[in-house]
Amino acid sequence: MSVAIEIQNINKKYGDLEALKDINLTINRGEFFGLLGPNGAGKSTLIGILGGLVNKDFGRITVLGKDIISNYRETKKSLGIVPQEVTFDPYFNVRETLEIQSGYFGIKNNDEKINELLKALDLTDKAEIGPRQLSGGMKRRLLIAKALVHNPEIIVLDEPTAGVDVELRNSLWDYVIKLNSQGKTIILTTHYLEEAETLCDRIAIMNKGEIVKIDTKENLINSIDKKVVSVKFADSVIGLAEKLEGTSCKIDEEENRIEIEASKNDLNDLLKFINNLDLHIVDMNIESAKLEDVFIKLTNLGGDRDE
Ligand SMILES: Nc1ncnc2c1ncn2[C@@H]1O[C@H](COP(=O)(O)OP(=O)(O)OP(=O)(O)O)[C@@H](O)[C@H]1O
Repeated sequence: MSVAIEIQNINKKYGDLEALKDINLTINRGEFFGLLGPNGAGKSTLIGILGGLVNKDFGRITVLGKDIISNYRETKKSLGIVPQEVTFDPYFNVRETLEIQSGYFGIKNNDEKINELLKALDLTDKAEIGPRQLSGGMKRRLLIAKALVHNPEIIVLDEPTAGVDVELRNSLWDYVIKLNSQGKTIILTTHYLEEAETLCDRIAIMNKGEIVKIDTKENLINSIDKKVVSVKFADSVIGLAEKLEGTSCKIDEEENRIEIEASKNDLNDLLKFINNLDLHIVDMNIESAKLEDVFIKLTNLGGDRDE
């Protein structure tokens, strides 16, 4: 598999604050890669360095084998970065904004791509209006279209769905999945962990300027030894609290439901125990760990780095 982005020993300080501490990361071509971390972890700083908007203190990044500093123009063409902050020139309408952006990359007559993007991002009927008249979610979608007009190989999405409603979020993901299936490399940062869990193949979790873990989504989730067994009974669960003492258990006396957290090895004993309660079971569900559990464990529940 060939390499899309190689990040080597990247360091960045803001005054005394070490925003990035020796970041090393390889992202392969065609991957759907998640870059996750709590607020202030350093994700946007890293993306800013990749896009040439933030100066690194030390280290090297290559895009498709080319150094981003010495081959600035070429590597810029391979990257489509959707930034977190929304800014537009208010004098140009949606279509003009995309035409001008195409022009920056020397692309004339880009109507086909622009129309495809407008359609995919549900902006076709907004093509002739100015950015000021767009809602927050529409502006964000325009920002995505703007990053993609030059048909880049590598697409970096920094919190693309913040403020975008559920329906459009889904259509946006359908489009990004399609691009990925066409071979485009996708790098995604998001605070919606379920999105990352659904979409990403491999994930790096950052915290306080460091990458604390990189692995496949499956390995990350399997690293957490947790099962949550929830059982609904026909009979009353009042009085069960005593029997369940010592377990990590929630009891809902109104719904006659219990929820017990257990490790994988204890599952067998737990199910026998539930059976021995001699209550009539109506429904049962066993859930595995989620990406959110991994995230919480590795980032100590996240939070701001300002301590
Ligand atoms: N221009 C700047 N000047 C000073 N400090 C900065 C600057 N930009 C970022 N920082 C600090 O660097 C750290 C990393 O910020 P960054 O925006 O990269 O985090 P992030 O992981 O993208 O966070 P979020 O999820 O909130 O977007 C934070 O502590 C932030 O306050």
